[in-house]
Amino acid sequence: MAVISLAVIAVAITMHVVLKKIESYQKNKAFASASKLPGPKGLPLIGNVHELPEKCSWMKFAEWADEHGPIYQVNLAGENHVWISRDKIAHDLLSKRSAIYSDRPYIPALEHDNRTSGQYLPLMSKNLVWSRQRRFAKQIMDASEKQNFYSYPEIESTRLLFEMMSDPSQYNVAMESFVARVTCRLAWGTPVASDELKQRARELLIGVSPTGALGNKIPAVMSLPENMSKSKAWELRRGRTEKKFFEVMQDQVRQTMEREEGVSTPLLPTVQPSWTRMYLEHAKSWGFSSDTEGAYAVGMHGIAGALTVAAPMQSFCLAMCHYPQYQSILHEEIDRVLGDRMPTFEDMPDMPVLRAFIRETLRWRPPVPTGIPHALIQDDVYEGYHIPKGSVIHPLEWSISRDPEVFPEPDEWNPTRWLHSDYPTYQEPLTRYPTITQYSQFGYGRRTCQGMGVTEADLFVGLGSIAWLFSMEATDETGVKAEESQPEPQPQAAEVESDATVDDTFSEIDSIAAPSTPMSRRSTFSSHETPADLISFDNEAAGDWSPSIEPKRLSMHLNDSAISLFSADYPASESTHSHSRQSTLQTQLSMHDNDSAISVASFASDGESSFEMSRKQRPQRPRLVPKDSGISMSSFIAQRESRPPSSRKSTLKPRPTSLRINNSQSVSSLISEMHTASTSRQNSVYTPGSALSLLSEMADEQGGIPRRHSMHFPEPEPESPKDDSNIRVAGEWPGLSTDPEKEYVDLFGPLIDEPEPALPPVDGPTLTPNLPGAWNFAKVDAVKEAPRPKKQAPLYETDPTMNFSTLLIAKPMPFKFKLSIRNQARAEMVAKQWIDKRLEGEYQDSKVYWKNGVQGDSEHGWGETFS
Ligand code: HEM
Repeated sequence: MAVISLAVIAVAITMHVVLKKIESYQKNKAFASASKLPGPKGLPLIGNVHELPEKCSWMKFAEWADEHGPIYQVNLAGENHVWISRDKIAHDLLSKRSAIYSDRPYIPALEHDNRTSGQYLPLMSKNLVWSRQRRFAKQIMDASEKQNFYSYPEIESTRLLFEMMSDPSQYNVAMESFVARVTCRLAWGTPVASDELKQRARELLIGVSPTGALGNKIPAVMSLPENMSKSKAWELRRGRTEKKFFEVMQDQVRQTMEREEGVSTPLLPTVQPSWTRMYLEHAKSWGFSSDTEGAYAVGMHGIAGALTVAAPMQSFCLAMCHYPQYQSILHEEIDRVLGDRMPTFEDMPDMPVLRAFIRETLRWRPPVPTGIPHALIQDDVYEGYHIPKGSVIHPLEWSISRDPEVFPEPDEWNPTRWLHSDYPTYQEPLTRYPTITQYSQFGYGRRTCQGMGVTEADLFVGLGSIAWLFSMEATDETGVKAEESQPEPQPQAAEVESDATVDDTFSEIDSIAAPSTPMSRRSTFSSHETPADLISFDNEAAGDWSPSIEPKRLSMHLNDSAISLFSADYPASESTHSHSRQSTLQTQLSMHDNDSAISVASFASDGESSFEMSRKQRPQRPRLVPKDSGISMSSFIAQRESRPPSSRKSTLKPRPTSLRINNSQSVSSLISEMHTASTSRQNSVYTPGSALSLLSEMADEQGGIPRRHSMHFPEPEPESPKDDSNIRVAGEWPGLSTDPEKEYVDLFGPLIDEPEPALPPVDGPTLTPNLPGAWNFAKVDAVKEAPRPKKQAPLYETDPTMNFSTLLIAKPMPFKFKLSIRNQARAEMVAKQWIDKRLEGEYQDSKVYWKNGVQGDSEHGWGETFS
């Protein structure tokens, strides 16, 4: 009996081996008979690396796609890279064959092997660590999306608008801060780490970009000792700083949770909802090797979210300036649906036009134009072409989103392609479509982006808010080509109380959107000029604030680290102007903690009022004694007046002091007192400047209260045995166990084998709606044989909308344009909300996390970056 069993087993094994051999023989035969993918001829060893431009490299890959077909290969420094420029092919390979196409290529400039180290989910190979982190990511994303991302985008959108009003020239910084603050809140429940997060994102982006760190161009520099290789030293410090930052952030959430134990008191901050809190509440159940892995799993999502989403926000500004004819339909929708309130995530179904603007912006200027590469783990044959094992596979988003059969006139920014039924991309119901989810820019198969929901929320609320308050317009300095720059004047902006209907919007779309009649960019234009049409600013202004200037906005910005803020509301019964009207002057004073920084910004509600307010015009206000501020303005002024003038000198000297404001009640009292007190002095005209001096002196008088948070990391403590106990293999961090897969499956069930995104029903939503049939490979030949257009200068040299950063995430370089406030009441509402929230402590400044400021020391701190 035993002999028979042995014989059966032996036969089974033999059969298995034979079948495997036959399979591999057939495969080899298939590979042998398969054609080589087409592609450009290159030099020995380096291949075609030398042909890649530093700027807009994706356009070179797109150019090769035009020459060699929708899938081609190119040798880049000895590595085989396959570029795919059609959605259908990317789907066939990266989604349908995801079992073999879901790895990631090795990135030489990083300290640890990105494929196995467990640090960066988007860069890991398809292994156990990736699987458990992806599972975690899905849960935190789903849970936060169900709660509309805790309204963090809405909270931060007020600050975004306020910052854009305060300093339009820094619009890009405001947008990046908005995205970083929302992501920071999501990751750790607080916005205070947003500057650090931005820097972490910038540095990692350099580390992973082929055009970034030197180690990615010359990997040998990473093998040299630290003291002989600047690049290696940079990377090691980056890695240490990142780890420390993630751990500290996690620790802060943990400590707050422990302190609070579920009880929120006025003295202790509530533990805000965050991904870290979710992690810590169920720390054991995620199956991570240590809390450090948890810190990275959250931190990586912070980084992934911090810079990506800001790029399309900036591209949106480009589109508004270069295609002004469409702005009116967006403003119409916004005014009709929202009126006097800012958008929320819940408005999405009602605002297809805003969604179309966002969707079209992502298509027109994809933030990751080269796509994120996958790696192929075994030889494959596709449509008769051999794709060698180890190839790096790029879904070239720049070309995929320019397929002329799906996107007629692909280089034109045209949001109506999503709103007008004549276009192949039109899809109903408009309460859901257009949407940015399930779209090629977010990748394919098992590696699709985890952050589509957050991106949608950020862009919808962020850009919706911007369009609610502002209109944008090219100026001479925007770089618009001559023939584009003369917009025809249009009727005034729709009033907020507009009784236009959805049908009106769509008839407007109909009138401008027929695809057969491509529009002239000049055919319509909406300027939306209001009396206070422009927040003009003057960076050159220096010295004392002059009350007689007639500004709508005046600022002296020498740096942007405002640390305290006061507000004042003055209902003026009369005005120096002939048309007297009720006006509100809101004044913001910002004191900075070094002497080169004074920022004074003011807003006049009617846009025409002068800031000059004579004594007689100033309202007599009752003097209020601030209760909680601990500061009595009147007694301070009395004391001050009694001192010799020499000792009264205002001291705006470098010092880490300022006033702390405990609640808004005491602030308005303080401001009111300050106003009354300063007006009671002879020859005094109230100016923010004099108030600033007074406040500065008061701060000195009280010894000052350190305001700018500076946090130093304690010396690293030896890691507790508890932390280390789960790390399974030394060397790789966090590491795999000896039989990781089995161990993991035993503990947590099978590895994620995510179902492919369901294939669309025939008449239902499709990934690329109305895609005309499958890709016909005969077309490859046709493409190859078609006469080549004459070589022209590359678009990025001639087109002003192509001035992009060179890293993996392409964002437009800052440019000049005119930002106009569409509605003054809205601007005032924003300013007021910002002040209220700031005083409530909602809008905290960013913290500095390192000794000696951001530059840190040899261990930690900000490294050198470029964009
Ligand atoms: C405009 C915004 C964004 C774009 C264009 C974008 C694009 C991408 C792309 C192309 C991939 C690779 C997909 C593939 O390999 O097939 C990816 C992966 C990923 N994204 Fe995003 N992303 C964006 C925002 C975000 C945000 C806000 C988050 C998180 C908060 C995020 C988290 C991730 C993660 C975790 C992965 C890795 C998935 C994996 O490898 O398994 N992304 N993203």
